[in-house]
Amino acid sequence: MGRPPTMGGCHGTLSGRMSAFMSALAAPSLPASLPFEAALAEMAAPLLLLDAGGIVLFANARAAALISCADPVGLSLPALLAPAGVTEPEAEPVLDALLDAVRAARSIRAPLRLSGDRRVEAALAPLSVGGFALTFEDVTEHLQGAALARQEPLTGLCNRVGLRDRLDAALAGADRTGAPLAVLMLDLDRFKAVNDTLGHPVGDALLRKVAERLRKATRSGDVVARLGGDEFAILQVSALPGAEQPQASEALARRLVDLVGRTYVVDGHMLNVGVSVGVALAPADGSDADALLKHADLALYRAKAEGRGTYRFFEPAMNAQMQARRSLEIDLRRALALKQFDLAFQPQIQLETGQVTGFEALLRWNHPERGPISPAQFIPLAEEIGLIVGIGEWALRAACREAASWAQPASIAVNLSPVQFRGGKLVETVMNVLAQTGLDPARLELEITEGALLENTDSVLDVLNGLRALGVKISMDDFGTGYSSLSYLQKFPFDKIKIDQSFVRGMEGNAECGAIVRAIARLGASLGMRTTAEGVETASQLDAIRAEGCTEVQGYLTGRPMPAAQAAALLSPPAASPNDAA
Ligand SMILES: Nc1nc2c(ncn2[C@@H]2O[C@H](COP(=O)(O)O[C@H]3[C@@H](O)[C@H](n4cnc5c(=O)[nH]c(N)nc54)O[C@@H]3COP(=O)(O)O)[C@@H](O)[C@H]2O)c(=O)[nH]1
Repeated sequence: MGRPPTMGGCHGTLSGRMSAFMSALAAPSLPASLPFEAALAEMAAPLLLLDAGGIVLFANARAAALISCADPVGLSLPALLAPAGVTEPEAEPVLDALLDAVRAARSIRAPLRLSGDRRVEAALAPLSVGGFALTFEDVTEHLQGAALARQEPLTGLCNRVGLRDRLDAALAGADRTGAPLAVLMLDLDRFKAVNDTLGHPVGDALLRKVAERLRKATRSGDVVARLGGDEFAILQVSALPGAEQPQASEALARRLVDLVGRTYVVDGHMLNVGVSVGVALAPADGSDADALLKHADLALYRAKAEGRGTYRFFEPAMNAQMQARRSLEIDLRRALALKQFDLAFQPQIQLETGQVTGFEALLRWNHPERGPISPAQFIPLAEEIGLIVGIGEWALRAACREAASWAQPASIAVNLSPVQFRGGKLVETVMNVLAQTGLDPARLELEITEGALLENTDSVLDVLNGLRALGVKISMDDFGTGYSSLSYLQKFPFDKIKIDQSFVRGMEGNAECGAIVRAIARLGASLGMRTTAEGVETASQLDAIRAEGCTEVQGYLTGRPMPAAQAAALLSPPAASPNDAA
């Protein structure tokens, strides 16, 4: 330790070298009385002094304690560090680097793992008087903090920063070895519904179970990360030896969709969530982390858009498609303020009388440069970015205002997006619109699809009951296309069922479609609900749906969507001609 080396004995030579070393260290300008050696021995920082060959001449108490060596003086670097546990194969390159630095008389900083899993940074610096100073900085807590900063607390998986670090390191390694790697982005389907209906503790427990399944689906060496909410990512670095890409990633993606999609039991609830997966491969889809993460994200977006519960690989065309979508999104955000929306009105005809009983209001976007854009294109986008709430309110107000001006009290049907049910303000909005426009609530029909009831059935049913209490009517749109249309009829007494166009279109060549239309018409009759056949384009379709007992019809045959003035004219009594007066 820091005792003055004695003359003679096994350290006799060392002792002499030490005295010379200490005298040389003491600057000539300093008073000889300064307790220089004592200061080194007692200083808080671990310090060793080595001779030019790397043999320890002096070690203070802190250094000896840190490296668990009672008497380091006289030891070489490898012998010095052995008691501290620096013998692992992983430490070999570090020791070699330290010895190289001694031979070359240059400075070096090197990380070392000591026994007890303590991490230190060793700094070897040549001294002007010859020999070296070797100091250690204990960085254990700093590194533990850094590891925690890379961990996601709920699941214990890597977080985004951790994934990024591991991806950078894997890419650097792949550069050397040419080993393929893949980034898989994952997004849970229907997780929000679990959180909303059963609360966050159940949602959190479910996320932990998902994380466990992801760990099981991957191989050791792969990195599983939770990026936030219900977003996860996997860095696949350890495809089976000899496995080729994209087959190895495809196998993993398929395994993930299968495993994550199996039923979970949390707090006695049987829960089903699915997962969508986007895959980007290195180096084919990008050789840096940013490109790979972005491309996996684009592939994920495609997987979600194409039905969820599936996986997609990145394709270069996705970049251009995403740019087109962004540009449309920018325009859509401005469209309401720039008054680019309009409504078209499609007549609904009572089959028994042949009279127009009402109109369905259909949104139109007239873009000054792009021309008319189909609602089938922009409504899903507006739903995704939340704009549908404002646009839907605008459509509701414009439709009610228009209907209130008609010469006859025909009904007006307005489509509601599932997203409009989420904010908790729908009943209030409809009430305000009715009050502002003066429309009789009994003339307003709100059309909802099964999508609205899928998410959070109980709260949607509360909203529907609130709307019904205002006196408005509720129709079930696109009936027959979802999984549970029948069960919803039992849960809520709809006023009208609208039979999806696909069944009407199929009636002529397909006996099953005819049977479905007949069954729905009879179901409606026995439940006291009107039935509207949508998408009627030909006289023979009209005859067929009349024969099946539907009560109303809507389609190009009886009237295409038309401008407001034309719809109003259909309801106005014909202007009296001069001959009438005669
Ligand atoms: N949330 C809201 N959704 C809306 C609103 N306005 C429209 N939409 C939905 O957009 C989808 C596409 O609508 P659109 O292009 O207007 O198509 C409608 C009709 O034009 C079309 N139709 C009607 N008859 C026929 C026909 O004989 N043949 C044929 N090929 N198409 C026909 O069908 C659409 C009406 O569908 P539906 O609402 O199911 O009655 C569509 O899903 C709209 O719902 C809005 O304000 N908010």
